[in-house]
Amino acid sequence: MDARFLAIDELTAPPSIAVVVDVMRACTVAAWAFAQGAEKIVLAASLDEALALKARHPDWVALKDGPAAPGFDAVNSPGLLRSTDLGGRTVVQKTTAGTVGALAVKEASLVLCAGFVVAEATARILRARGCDEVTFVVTGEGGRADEDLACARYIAGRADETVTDAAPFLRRAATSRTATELTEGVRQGAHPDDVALCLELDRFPFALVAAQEDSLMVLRAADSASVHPVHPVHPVHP
Ligand SMILES: O=C(O)[C@H](CS(=O)(=O)O)OP(=O)(O)O
Ligand SMILES: [Mg+2]
Repeated sequence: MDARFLAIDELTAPPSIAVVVDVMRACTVAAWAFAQGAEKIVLAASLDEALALKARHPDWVALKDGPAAPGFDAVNSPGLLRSTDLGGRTVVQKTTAGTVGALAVKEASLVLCAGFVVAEATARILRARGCDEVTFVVTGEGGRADEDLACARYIAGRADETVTDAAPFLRRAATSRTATELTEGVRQGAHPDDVALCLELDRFPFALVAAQEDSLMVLRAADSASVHPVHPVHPVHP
């Protein structure tokens, strides 16, 4: 498998197969949203778009990163989201990097969104499809975020079965700048357990597949054997 690791701003033409990696924290949060019962996640291109969608669909759950803000129901923290019942709800998610990365590759034939919590389910889809070329979108810090690079390389290694030991990859993510700043409380809209939750390897058995539905980019939990959206994911009770 030919794996390329690109920053968002290095994307030129739409890749055929894209894995958008945001360990801390958009993809981990998305996985937790499905674990808490969400039906789907609409990826918003801006805070204004998220609020406009919320205005049109008042029962949707508007989620942003950073501090809480008027009009939004949740923040981009797995530690906070894991105690929220999202049964059957639609979430609108807007973050700094992960949602931007997914929207940047919306023309791809397959878009997976990943973190360590869905690493094996993601790799299983790549193996099952026998992908020759996969573009990993390393969303953090202009493509240099250690946690995203480590996770992307780990998933690539699991997809072509050249890697079995996750420890070095998890260690790199655990010592990343993002992990440090989250641990030190530098980042707002966070929970003390966020870093640990982002590093829970294969916490969830499903993958995250994004696809265009009408004019929206929609993320759904997918059975990694079939790449068809599954619903509902049974809520995980912390
Ligand atoms: O919410 C996040 O973890 C980050 C923004 S920051 O690190 O909190 O400043 O956004 P993401 O798009 O999830 O990387
Ligand atoms: Mg991030």
